[in-house]
Amino acid sequence: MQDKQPLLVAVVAVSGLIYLLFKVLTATDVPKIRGIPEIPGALPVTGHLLELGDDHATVCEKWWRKHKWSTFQIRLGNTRAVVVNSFDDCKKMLIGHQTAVIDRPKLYTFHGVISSTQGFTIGSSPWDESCKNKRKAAGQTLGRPALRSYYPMFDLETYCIVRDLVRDSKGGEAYLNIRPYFQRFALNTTLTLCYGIRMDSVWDDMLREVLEVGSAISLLRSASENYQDYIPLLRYLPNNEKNARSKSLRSRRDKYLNELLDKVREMIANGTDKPCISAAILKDEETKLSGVEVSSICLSLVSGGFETIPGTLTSCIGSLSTAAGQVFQDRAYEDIKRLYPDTEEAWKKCYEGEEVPYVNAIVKEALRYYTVSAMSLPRRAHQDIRWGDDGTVIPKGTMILINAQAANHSPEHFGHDAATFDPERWLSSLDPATERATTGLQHYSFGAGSRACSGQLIASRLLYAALVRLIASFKIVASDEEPPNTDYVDYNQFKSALVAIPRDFKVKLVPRDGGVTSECLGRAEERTRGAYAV
Ligand code: HEM
Repeated sequence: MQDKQPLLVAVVAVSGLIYLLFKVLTATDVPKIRGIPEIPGALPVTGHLLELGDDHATVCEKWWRKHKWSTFQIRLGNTRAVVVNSFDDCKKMLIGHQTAVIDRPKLYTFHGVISSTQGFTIGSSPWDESCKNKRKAAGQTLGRPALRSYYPMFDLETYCIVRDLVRDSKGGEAYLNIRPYFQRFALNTTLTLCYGIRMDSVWDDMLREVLEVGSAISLLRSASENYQDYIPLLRYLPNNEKNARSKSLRSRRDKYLNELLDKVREMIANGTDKPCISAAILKDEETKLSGVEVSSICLSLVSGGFETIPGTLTSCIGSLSTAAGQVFQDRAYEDIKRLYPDTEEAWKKCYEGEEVPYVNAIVKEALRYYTVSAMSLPRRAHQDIRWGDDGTVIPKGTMILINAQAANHSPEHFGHDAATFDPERWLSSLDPATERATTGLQHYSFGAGSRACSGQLIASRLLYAALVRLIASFKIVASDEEPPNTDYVDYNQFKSALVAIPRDFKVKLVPRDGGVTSECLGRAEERTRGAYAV
């Protein structure tokens, strides 16, 4: 018996060590939450990261269906996250608990390395006094009263899309990739708001640099691309390639942001500056914002729109260009003609208000169906969240992930055809020219509640104005050789990125009435000539 004692001690010690090691390797920032089911199969160290793969939204949607839990918890390495999937649970979380979910998490790569020079964008700022000020300033720039002052810009940028498509589509003979035209559209809009500067060529060097660096930086915010955010050990690996890449992108971004600000300074000195956020600040017009806060606001607006708008508009055109989409185009065209006496009037009115019900329906459906930010932007519990009547509490500090893609395709909310692109779901079934009365939340593509998208008004107006002019000018037809992918998951070529990038496809743009379009272009050219610095 005595001989066995050292063996017993050794067994107990080893078991203790194994248990301790297991505890260390499965430890999370927030302990397991009682009352919220956890998806089985989490591994030590990585948790669910490997199983989540590149496409977190689709995997979480499958878990929801498989386990029949709309809200569940997972482990991203050392970080515990609560994932919310159904339309109703997302509403409960984002609206019902909006004060509690006002915060955003800090991530090692994005916050620690990338954002160290220009500050955090609004969408990545934790909730504090500075974030409050930045959100307020952005709200003023992007709010309804401000929209009117942007009419000349909406006119100019939508004019440029049609002008260049008329030139490049060769009377409807050539097949084109339309995304670059929409990228310039979105980027010029926000560059004008921030710096009073725009670029006329779709292939302008600086424009392409801003887009390339912006897209690469957006990849550095995604969980599937940045294991080091959740597995701290990886940060200390020699020759950390992620950090080196982040630093190089940071300096490329600093370079163009400084160049843009220098241009504004030069324009102020010459008296040629346009009203914009940075000129107002540089001239110190009643601002309480610091230099870093101004950079951060400009960065937020530029990065908020440059991929979301082209992603939505491009994939929307993809759906409209298919055989089924021809019907939607024709009905939208009829509705435009019903509302306005002629095409010229439609061109002039499209940036002043969203009046054509059928086009509004297309905008809403494009936003819903192609949820370009599938997992929205992560939130963090700012205070304890009482979830349910059984005493379940999601503790302060927990990461909250909103599966907007799953919520936007919930058959429980949108019906059995939730996975079909159908703008008419937003119209009254009795009178197709009338929008169905929808109160409150329509979809989650702009998020919801206390940290909802600050740019949603301007984004909807931009999508609407561009669609009115495109549909009034062309019949858009998909290429047989390079057709669009219209699957709501698979249309996206980079599933790990924060914002979807649609797969390339081509369309031809058959003029509806070349003479009328060229008259509309001529008038728009006169109205907008010299409006902004190029
Ligand atoms: C189709 C276009 C757009 C889509 C789909 C979109 C989507 C989103 C989403 C999902 C969020 C996170 C919301 C949440 O957490 O509940 C967000 C935040 C934000 N968006 Fe947009 N966005 C679009 C256009 C824009 C534009 C054009 C701007 C600016 C000019 C903009 C500026 C912002 C800002 C500043 C935030 C951060 C809000 C905060 O954290 O307080 N967005 N957007």
